[in-house]
Amino acid sequence: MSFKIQPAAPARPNRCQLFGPGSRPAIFEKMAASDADVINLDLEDSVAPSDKDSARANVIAAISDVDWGNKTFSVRINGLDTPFWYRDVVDLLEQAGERLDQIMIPKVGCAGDIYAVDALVTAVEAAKGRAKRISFEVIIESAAGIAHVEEIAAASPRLQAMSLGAADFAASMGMQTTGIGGTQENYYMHRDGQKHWSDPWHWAQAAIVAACRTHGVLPVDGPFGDFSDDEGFRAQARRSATLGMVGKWAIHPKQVAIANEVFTPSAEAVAEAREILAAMEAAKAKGEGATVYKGRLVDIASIKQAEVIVRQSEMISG
Ligand SMILES: CC(=O)SCCNC(=O)CCNC(=O)[C@H](O)C(C)(C)COP(=O)(O)OP(=O)(O)OC[C@H]1O[C@@H](n2cnc3c(N)ncnc32)[C@H](O)[C@@H]1OP(=O)(O)O
Ligand SMILES: O=CC(=O)O
Ligand SMILES: [Mg+2]
Repeated sequence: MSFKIQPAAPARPNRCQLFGPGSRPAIFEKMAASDADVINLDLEDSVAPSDKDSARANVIAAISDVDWGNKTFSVRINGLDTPFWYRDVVDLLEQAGERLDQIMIPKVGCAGDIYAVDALVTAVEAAKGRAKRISFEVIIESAAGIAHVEEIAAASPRLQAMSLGAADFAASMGMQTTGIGGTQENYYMHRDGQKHWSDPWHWAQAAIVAACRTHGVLPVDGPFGDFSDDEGFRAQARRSATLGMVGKWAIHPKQVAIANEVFTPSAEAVAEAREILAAMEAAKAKGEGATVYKGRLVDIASIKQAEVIVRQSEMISG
């Protein structure tokens, strides 16, 4: 380990972030009644430009009018390249009640983007005497975003989570696909007459996880557009969980249960982790740093791996 200790990410469940357009208030109560850990009401790409003002008003009203329970409540503002974002921030912080937890900043390309929003948020919070400090989450969904991912992860103490946005990311990178996440037909290896599909999102996810873990931020997998494909969603979520991500977006309510299942360590995984910890306690009592568990090596690093799973499980079960 470096002399610099890796900071812990916020200890709150973030297995599923359920999105809904701010222009569709009819679904807000359904979102609140869902099992998602995080709610994201959207002012950005699911809202037509002609509806931006009314969507903002809907969202501000819903923050107080709807019972969001103990969910983390976040609003996705418009990008810094639009004329809408400053009004989103100012109106939300001047008019929305204290129930607002977080602002999601889309399409960040550098640390300066977060600095700009931070400066505005800090000024409005002070002017209005807001008691609760708003936290941030960002979406990495551009070539610039992934190129500057580490400086973005380090940009503000307000930053709690970072998602990969597969749709805009693909567009910005010039990827030849209209698919949002998951397997891409033309991304395969070929051997002995067989196609073996590979994962075009893997490298960006790994870069996000590394940046997030370095700076104590929650790494999250973004949308999976084909909500008819449950197994495709599950496979994408399992890959993300294996890489170290803590959760995934749902763009349809049927995706919530799958995300919750995948990002909750199974009873078997937790039991095995506890057995490894017990095996290492027994080894330590004998003065050994390494031992054998079910025919495989476990050592002091295995304690840390097992603790990740136990901590996740304990945090989720509260
Ligand atoms: C690339 C990105 O930026 S992704 C993030 C931005 N995108 C979004 O926020 C889109 C979120 N999702 C949606 O808007 C919708 O789910 C759509 C447009 C994809 C599909 O909507 P529908 O055609 O209404 O879906 P469907 O008919 O299958 O809905 C089934 C039920 O779930 C409800 N529902 C649909 N979407 C949601 C949602 N996001 N949250 C809660 N409930 C929802 C419907 O109202 C319907 O309820 P009912 O059974 O009581 O009538
Ligand atoms: O905002 C999300 C995306 O995939 O783009
Ligand atoms: Mg996007």
